[in-house]
This record gives sequence, structure tokens and C-alpha cells, in this order.
Amino acid sequence: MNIIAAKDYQDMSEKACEIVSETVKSKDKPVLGLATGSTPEGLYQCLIEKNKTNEVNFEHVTTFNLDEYVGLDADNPNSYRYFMNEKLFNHINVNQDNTHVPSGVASNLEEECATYEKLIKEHGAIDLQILGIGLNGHIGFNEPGTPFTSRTHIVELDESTRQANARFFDSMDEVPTQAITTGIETIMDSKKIVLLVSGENKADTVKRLMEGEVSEDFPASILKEHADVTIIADEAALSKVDL
Ligand SMILES: N[C@@H]1[C@@H](O)[C@H](O)[C@@H](COP(=O)(O)O)O[C@@H]1O
Repeated sequence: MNIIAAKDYQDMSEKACEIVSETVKSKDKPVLGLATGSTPEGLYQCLIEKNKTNEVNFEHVTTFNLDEYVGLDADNPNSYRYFMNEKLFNHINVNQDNTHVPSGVASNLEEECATYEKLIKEHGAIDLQILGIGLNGHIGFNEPGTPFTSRTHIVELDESTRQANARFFDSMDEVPTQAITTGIETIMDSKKIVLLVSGENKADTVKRLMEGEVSEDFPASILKEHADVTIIADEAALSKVDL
């Protein structure tokens, strides 16, 4: 794993923005894997700026998001589709038809998982996958215990994950209990992975990622076995590790 130490959240976002921009510029039909959560918001803001100044063109870009809550549709402000439209897609020149987020309201969710996997395969592979990380080491919504061989599937969300994400909802009762997520193997199939981490509350998570063993108890640990992973973490997130 390649570690890039960033000064703060802004610096982390700008460094990630450079890598995404380079990937988009270097491919004819770039395929990006995108993440939600607070962590990549600064990256998306930076990409919007670069698109405005014509530095980066998203015309031929295809995107695949990692996950979606079961039961929330695109019009629900807490759905990840809504988040992506608001935070990125509505502000760049991407063809909306080429932006993919699993549907959490599909009538047959198992079928939706298989269709989503197939769609990714039809595009070859994800050139660059952006990841955040949950406090318990989850990537996408792959909670501890998820087999490393998993592909897109339905998950029961950990109580700790529901609590961590409750800040976006009016009450804990409204936080969905299930999600649809690309699997760990789906993520590992990406050609390049960039994991973003910011803030002191993730310092223990980063320490475990860097110093702990590879185990299904801590899903992100599998990233150590990928040939091209870069972690961009700010000083606060790195405060408990010796580099
Ligand atoms: N499914 C998402 C993850 O993809 C994300 O990485 C994680 C961390 O979110 P944040 O960046 O807000 O800490 O939250 C959610 O659970």
C-alpha cells in the first residue's frame, strides 16, 4: 500500500482530485468507482471546479457507485443516488445515463445485484475505485465478517454503522437496516484503488488497517493484497501510526 500523508481534509481532497483527473485524462473511456459519505465530498467539489474550467472532461466517463440503502429511492435526500446527483453528477458534464448506483428499491433485489455485477463486467473493469472507510473497517457496506470472495449483495447493516450514519437522518428509526453493496471481490477487481481517510475519529481505524493482519473481521485489510492501492490520509487520521 502506498501511503500519501496529507496535511488536512482540503489537502487530502486536492491530492485525490489530482489522481482522479489524471485517470480521466489518460483513458478514452474511463470507468470510475465512486463512494459516498462525508469523506469524498471535498474531492467531488474539486472535480466540479476542474470541470468548470475545462481542465477535466467527463463526457466519456462511466461511473459505478459502491452502494445504496435498501428502501430509499432516488428522490429521497438520504439515498446515495440523491447524494451523488447533488454532490457531483448534476454539476459536471457527465452523461447521467452513464452514472450507475445500485437500486435499493428494485422489486427483485437479488436480480439487481446480479445485473449490477454484469454491468460492471461489460465495461471491462473499474479503472479507479475511490473508497472511504467505516470506523469498523467496512468498505462500501461490506461489514466485518463479509467473505473476501463476495460480489454485489444485500447486507444487514451493523448497528454501529447505522449509528455512525444516523447524523444524516431525522431519527435512528429512519436509518435503513439493509443496503445493497458491491462485494469485496468486486472492489478488488478494480485496476487502481484510492482510499481516503480524514479526521481523528478514524485514527484507530487507520492504525488497525496498517498494523493489523488481513482478516475478514476487518474488511479493508484485504486492500493490502491489491497491487495498486494508495491511501491518502490526513495528519489527524495518521496520528496513531508511525510512518
Ligand atoms: N457506505 C458508506 C461507505 O462507503 C463510507 O466509506 C463510510 C464512511 O463514511 P464517512 O466518509 O462519512 O466517514 O460510510 C458509509 O457507510
